Formats: sequence, structure tokens, C-alpha cells
Amino acid sequence: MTRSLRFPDGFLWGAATAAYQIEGSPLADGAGPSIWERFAHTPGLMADGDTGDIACDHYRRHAEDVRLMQALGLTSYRFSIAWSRVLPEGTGRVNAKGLDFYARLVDDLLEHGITPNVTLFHWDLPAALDDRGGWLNRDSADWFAEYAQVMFRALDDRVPLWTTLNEPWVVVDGGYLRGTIAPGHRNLYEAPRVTHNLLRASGAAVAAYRAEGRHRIGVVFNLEPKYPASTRQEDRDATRRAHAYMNTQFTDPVLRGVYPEALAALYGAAWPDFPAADLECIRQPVDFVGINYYTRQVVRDDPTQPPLRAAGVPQRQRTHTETGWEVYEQGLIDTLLWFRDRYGTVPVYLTENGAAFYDPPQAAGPVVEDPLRVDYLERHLKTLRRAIDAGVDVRGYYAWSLLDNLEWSLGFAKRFGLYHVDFSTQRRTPKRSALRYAQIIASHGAAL
Ligand SMILES: OC[C@@H]1[C@@H](O)[C@H](O)[C@@H](O)c2[nH]c(CCc3ccccc3)c[n+]21
Repeated sequence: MTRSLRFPDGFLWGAATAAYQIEGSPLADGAGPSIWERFAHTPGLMADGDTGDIACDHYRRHAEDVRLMQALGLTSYRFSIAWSRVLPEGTGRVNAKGLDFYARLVDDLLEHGITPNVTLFHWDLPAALDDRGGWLNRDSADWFAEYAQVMFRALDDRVPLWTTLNEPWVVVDGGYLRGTIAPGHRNLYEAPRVTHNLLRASGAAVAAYRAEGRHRIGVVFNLEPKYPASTRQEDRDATRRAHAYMNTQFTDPVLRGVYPEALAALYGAAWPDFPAADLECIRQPVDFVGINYYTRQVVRDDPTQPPLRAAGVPQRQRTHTETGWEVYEQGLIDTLLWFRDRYGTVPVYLTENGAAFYDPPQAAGPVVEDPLRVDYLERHLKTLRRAIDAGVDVRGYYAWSLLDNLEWSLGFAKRFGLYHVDFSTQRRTPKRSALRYAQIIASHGAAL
């Protein structure tokens, strides 16, 4: 007898986006530039010279896009606030028109029965704050708490779910170590200091919320499970290093109040001596954690890649996405069970899950056929249901992404959307995966 795959009552069915990836009009109505405005307009850094100048034109087409959400039957929508629309200099003066855009979007969502899930920081730091040192400046925690308080006072009467940061690991690894995303630094000494200030900022915002918030606040981590390529001790040690660097570097301080010991050895002389009081701020209890899951990594020892000395081992026998990620849904339940066993019963939302696949050229019709994305969605939702059956307290699922959008420095070519976007006309077309997701939502999972 096939067990019903119905999801728990109240489970949220969502889709996720981020401001710089979809909005366009980055400087409209008094908005200040973000570091992404600068990065995207720096020649050579963005695939095909793509920028967020227009993107999905969501800043102007938001009403149409809310109707697309309603057409799928979404009960929640995760989106981020562009900090420098609201505070053009990052602190101080509030730009009322910027705030008003988000207030109108929230009201529209609520009118359509869609619960807003608001991310305060999805990588687009105000350029004016980067000029003051950005996340390298310890004052960044105060800047972020000030911005968060402006948003709480403006929208907490209508926004029931807040998250402070999206994926601090990506900001540290991409923005300060590899230089692949804004602000494009490549400096091992900067990385742990940015980790620390990002987590201090998140803690400061949570503390500010406790003073006046009425609902729930959390933080979003990308978690990628690491599996040793062999039983060799070197590979097992490399796997542990990779896990500490990408996963517990962030979850342990927030949920246990300590950094993993492996980091001191990994960063070596670059590892700072953090004041103990900082960890008390960082470990502010959160109401939930958002987990972004995409894929796993099989890890081998690689002495040629200091300081991590770990490398991924391609799993060529399995399907991969256009971003080179293995489709591995087992990693989702492995991650959720690990998370529950290590941190206990803190509620979880799967705040991102999705894939970029090459959608084959097809005659322009009412639906874009994307069989690989349909398969990816079904595999991961069935697995999510298994994790819930195993006792993991998962409260909702957000497909990444509602729309094809600007995949950061990879540009528009990597398409993650449930809706196809023709960027020359801004026409939105549902993919088969959107219709399949709508069917699953309508049955609350039973149609899986
Ligand atoms: O890459 C797809 C999405 C991005 O478009 C989202 O903005 C971002 O939140 C997000 N995070 C991840 C997983 C972490 C990751 C990001 C970039 C590169 C490698 C891993 C995948 N995604």
C-alpha cells in the first residue's frame, strides 16, 4: 500500500526569489547602489555582460508576478528586500518610495492568500557601506540591526516570517575568498572576520526583533552534505574539513554558541581570536532555520588545494544540472536528519531547492517542457516527505525559483525558474514543472 504523501496541515508551499536577481530598476525612486550594481557593471565579471539593470523587471511587474504565484496555488512567497532601496546610504535616511514598494508587495501577497517570507539580506549590501569596510567592519552588525529595525517597524504587522541572512557561507566563500561574487575579494584573512560579522549582524537583528517583533525570525543556511570518496583516513579527514568549512562554520555558532574546532587549524594564522561576548550575541535563539538544499559533495583529500585540502569528486554516473550539481535527493534527508540530531527540534523550512536544466528549444506554446526539472521536483518532495515521516519538523518548501532570473555572475543563461522568462519581451510562460507543482500543492502532496 503506497503511503499517502500528504504533508502536515499548515505546511507552506512556496517559491523563492531575491531582489537583485529579479527586480531590475536598481536605482529607481531614490534607491542607492548596492555592491551588485558595482560588481555587475565591472567589465569581465558577469557572464555575457549580463546585469540586474532590468532582470525580470519585477519592480514594475510585481502585480503580474503575484498573479502567477496565485495561479500555482502558492501559499507562501520568499523574497528579499534590497537594503539600499530602503536606506540608500545603508544607514540613516529612509527612502519612503523604496519602503513603499515592499509594503505594496506584501499587501498584494496577503490579498492573494500568500504568506510573505521576507529575507533582509540576500547579498546586495549597500555600496555606501562597502565604502566603510562592509562586512569587514565590526560596525556592520549595528548597521544591519538599524536596517532590520526599520523593516520590522514598517512591516511586522503584516510579515509573519522574517529571515536575517541568506547563506552567509556564499558571501564569505564567494565574496571574500574566491572573488566570484560581490564584492569580489580574494583574501583568506578576511574570510573568518566576515563570517563573524555576518553572524554578529544576524544575532543583533534577532535581538532587535525580540524587543518589538510579533512573529517569527530565523536565518537561512545553504547546507551541502559531504561524503568521503573512500574509507582512506585522508579522505575522511578532508570530508570533515569540508563539512566544517561549508556547514558547521555557520550552524554551530548560531545553534550551539561555538565555532567548530577544525576551523582554527583550517584558517591557521588567519583565524582570529573572537571575544566571547560576540558568541553570546550570535547564539541568540532563532524561531526557525531555513535550509537551502541543492546537492551533495563527494570529497577526497587534495594537498594541492590549501587551506581546505579537499576536492570534489565528480559523480559522472548520475544526472547533473546546468550548474554542474549532481541530482542527489538522498542528500536532502541525510542533511535534515543530521540537522535534527545535532540541533534538536528547531523548526525548519526548506527555503530553497531547485535546478537549472537546459530547457530544449521548442515551439513557443502555452507550456515550456522541462522534464528534468519535473523529475528533480518530484524526487526532492518525496524525499522531504520521508524526512517529515522520520520526525523532522519541516514547516514549508520553497522552490528556487518562481522565475528564470539573473543567476549572479553566471548571468541569465542558467535558468532555475518554474516560469520561463523571455528576457527580450519579459513574457512569462509556465514550465511543465510549474503545472506539476500546482497539482502537488492542490493535493497537499497526495498527488506525488
Ligand atoms: O544558484 C541558485 C541559487 C541562487 O540563485 C540563490 O540566490 C542562492 O540563494 C543560492 N544558493 C544556492 C546554494 C549555495 C550555492 C550558491 C552558489 C554557488 C554554489 C552554491 C543556490 N542558489
